[in-house]
Amino acid sequence: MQLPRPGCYRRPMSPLARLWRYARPYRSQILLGSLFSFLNKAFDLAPPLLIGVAVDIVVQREASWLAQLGVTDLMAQLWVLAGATILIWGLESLSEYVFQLYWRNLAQEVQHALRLDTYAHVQGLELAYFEDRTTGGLMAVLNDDVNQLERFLDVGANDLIQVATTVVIVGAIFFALAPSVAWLAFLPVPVVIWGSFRFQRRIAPRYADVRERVGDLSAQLANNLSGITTIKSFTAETREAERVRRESDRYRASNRRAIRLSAAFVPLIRMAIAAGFIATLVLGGSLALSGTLAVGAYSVLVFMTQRLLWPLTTLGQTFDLYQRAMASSKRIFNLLDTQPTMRDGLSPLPLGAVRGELRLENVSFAYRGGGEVLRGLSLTLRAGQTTAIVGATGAGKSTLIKLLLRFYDPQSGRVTLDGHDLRTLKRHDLRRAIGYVSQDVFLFHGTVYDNIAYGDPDASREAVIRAAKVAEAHDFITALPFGYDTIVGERGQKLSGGQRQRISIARAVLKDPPILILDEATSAVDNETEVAIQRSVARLAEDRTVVLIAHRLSTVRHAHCIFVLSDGRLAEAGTHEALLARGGLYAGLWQVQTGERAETPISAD
Ligand SMILES: Nc1ncnc2c1ncn2[C@@H]1O[C@H](COP(=O)(O)OP(=O)(O)OP(=O)(O)O)[C@@H](O)[C@H]1O
Repeated sequence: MQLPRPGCYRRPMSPLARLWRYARPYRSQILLGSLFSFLNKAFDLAPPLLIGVAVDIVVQREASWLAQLGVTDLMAQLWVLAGATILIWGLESLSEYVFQLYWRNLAQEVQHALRLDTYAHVQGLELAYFEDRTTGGLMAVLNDDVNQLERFLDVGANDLIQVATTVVIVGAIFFALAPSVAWLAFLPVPVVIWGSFRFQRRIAPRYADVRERVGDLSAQLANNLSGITTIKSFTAETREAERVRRESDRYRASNRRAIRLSAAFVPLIRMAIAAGFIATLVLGGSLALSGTLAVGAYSVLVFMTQRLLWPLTTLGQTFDLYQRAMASSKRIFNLLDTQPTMRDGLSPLPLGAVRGELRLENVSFAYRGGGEVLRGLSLTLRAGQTTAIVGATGAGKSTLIKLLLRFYDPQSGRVTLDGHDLRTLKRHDLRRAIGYVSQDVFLFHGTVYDNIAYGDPDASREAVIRAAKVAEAHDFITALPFGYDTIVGERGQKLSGGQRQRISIARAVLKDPPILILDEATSAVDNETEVAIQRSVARLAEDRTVVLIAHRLSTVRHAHCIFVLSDGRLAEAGTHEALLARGGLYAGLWQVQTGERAETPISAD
């Protein structure tokens, strides 16, 4: 369910009001849930009346209330009472089952919609957003906070309806029986409600803090689990366990602060209720002693005071759940309110229309809070040609690629595809036109087949195998225990680095894009495989634009043009032969790599 983004709201809505927007489509379910909550409470309040009828039968016998309704036989009266009891208890159970179904399923619907909306929104945010946050922290919101709503949505509305039903029904019986002292029993009600609101205000920041601490703890855990190999290899288990302990301590302390207040609430409310109960007991008792109030009415009064007031203690628990849920909702809605800083372009670019010429025009770029990484860079990657980008580590090669994919926008200058500024193009169309094999290959948990088919989920099995053959991956895949159906493990950890790289190339090949970008695609393979991949890249390059980044210059020597970056600037450009002839940075690097010189001539500094 896609709701209007908060940018459209005139004034900020409370988290509860925004939550309600998610529940609104289920209005009929809410109405029926409310009806059955009400019925359940009404049936629950019947037993005192049944006891009254039983006493009436035993004491009044043939003159009882049931006898007046026509049931004169005493045993028959008891059987009628038994039947009514079974019916009422049966209906109470049935109504409980039904309201639980309605409320708990509603909770699931709301959570589901919110989870999907939040995920879709987060997924649409730009890369820079994720770099400033931790996966664990985001997981805490997307998973823990969304799930946290369940407890409140499951029981909150039902509790409120049932408390209100109790107050109304018992209050009515109360005023009918002994109007002169009924008001006494109601004395604690305003105190309880006032106390609940005050409690709400004080506990809110404590629960907000608890949720923040959950996020931190979750971030720490996720970080450690994904870095488990490093932890083990540095035998840092004790140190890491200590770090987790520190985060867990903070979480525990934050929870303690919340618990201290939250646990005090019901006992305090109980004292207010006790005051009302004692007032009824003493004042009602003195009225009974003076003969103003009948003894029977007095005992009913005392009994009913309990029935009226105790349910009010659940209000405290409901408010407690409410505050926890609101703390979580705020975090979820904060995430939903995060607006992407990069706007999508409006111009479509049909795949068939892409020629594939990429240009950087006087581009300067710095990451947020960092110095300039690219400085006034201008270069053209011609359509249908293979262009290589080389340079020392940190020179800005991968950054340049990220600008081509529009993961970031340059601070000045522009990047174009076939003459269109990337900022004007629909991002989906731009990225569909580019096959990208990144430096750090990411494979999804699943089979080899699924990972290759990720490039084109509609592809036939033959096409997937063809792509694997082009990427020189077919042979090693068929040698795996289950061939294409072998599970690669999380992030592809059951495969070697070179195998992962070849699968990611196959994935890009299957996508069959007009532009192919390979960022260090042969860095993790042996010489033989490198030659094989070069062969397949040469085959792929026949009818598309290819951009190669490589440290090993033997990989790029056949490129139509090689750009040499140094410290974010274009140092040299030309073919391999031209650059060698020039005797500059590239030639120096080539000499080092071919063993003609000992030290590296390109420096990032
Ligand atoms: N996401 C980021 N946030 C901040 N700084 C970054 C980020 N990514 C890269 N950098 C910095 O930008 C500079 C260029 O990095 P880039 O990855 O483009 O270099 P590279 O030429 O591809 O290096 P390598 O050959 O080692 O892959 C480096 O100084 C790096 O620290």
